[in-house]
Amino acid sequence: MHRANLPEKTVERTILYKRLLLNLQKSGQQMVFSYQLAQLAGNSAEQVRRDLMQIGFSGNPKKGYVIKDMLQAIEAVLNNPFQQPIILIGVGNLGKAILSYFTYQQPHINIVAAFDRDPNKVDRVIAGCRCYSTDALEEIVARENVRLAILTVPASHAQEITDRLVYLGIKGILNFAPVPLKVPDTVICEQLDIMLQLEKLAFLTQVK
Ligand SMILES: NC(=O)c1ccc[n+]([C@@H]2O[C@H](COP(=O)([O-])OP(=O)(O)OC[C@H]3O[C@@H](n4cnc5c(N)ncnc54)[C@H](O)[C@@H]3O)[C@@H](O)[C@H]2O)c1
Repeated sequence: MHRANLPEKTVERTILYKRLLLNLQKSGQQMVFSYQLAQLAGNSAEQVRRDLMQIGFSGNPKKGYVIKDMLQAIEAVLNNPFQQPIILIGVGNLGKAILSYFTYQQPHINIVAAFDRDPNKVDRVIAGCRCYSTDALEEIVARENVRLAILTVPASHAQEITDRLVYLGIKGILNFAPVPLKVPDTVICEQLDIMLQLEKLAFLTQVK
């Protein structure tokens, strides 16, 4: 199957398989059975085999799969975020925490620039990343060929910044602002909301 046609859930599970396989590899394991990977991923062996088929990986399910080969097949399909230049807009409490995490814990993630409109933050290195004025968005997005952005501005500014990002050719936005964003079909927006998840958990555990 062409990678553009992979269902979103398959992509999510494949990313999880990759993380699990890297852990197994680190612990010295070289082969894995679909049922083992399924146990770790919390799904079924049939699901694992179906996903592997969808990404075009065929091994021998009876003898087990060679982890190195499976990782190679997965990496050929996934678009590795480690090699992509990413920008972050809104260097407040959350923005700084995210920058610190990536700079110090995940240095292979390439956040090339941060942006803020506060003159006290502009032209400074914050949590290991240079912060620019939002006036420089156009220039830096074009220069670094940026396609991914993390949005940590207040909800009231999120759509206005998103419209600019879309206009500049950004293709994926990870939105932390608690507001649904309108983007064209050519752009993918993922929303992360701790409050929403907490409220959901509170409800679900109440009725358990
Ligand atoms: N998704 C989550 O789970 C989660 C958790 C915490 C906060 N949030 C959200 O993340 C966002 C940031 O929260 P925070 O606590 O860091 O806020 P904050 O006020 O500390 O930081 C916001 C930053 O954005 C900057 N900013 C404002 N308008 C801007 C614009 N037009 N262009 C560029 N920069 C601009 C401000 O100068 C400030 O530095 C808010 O929308 C908040 O609701 C989400």
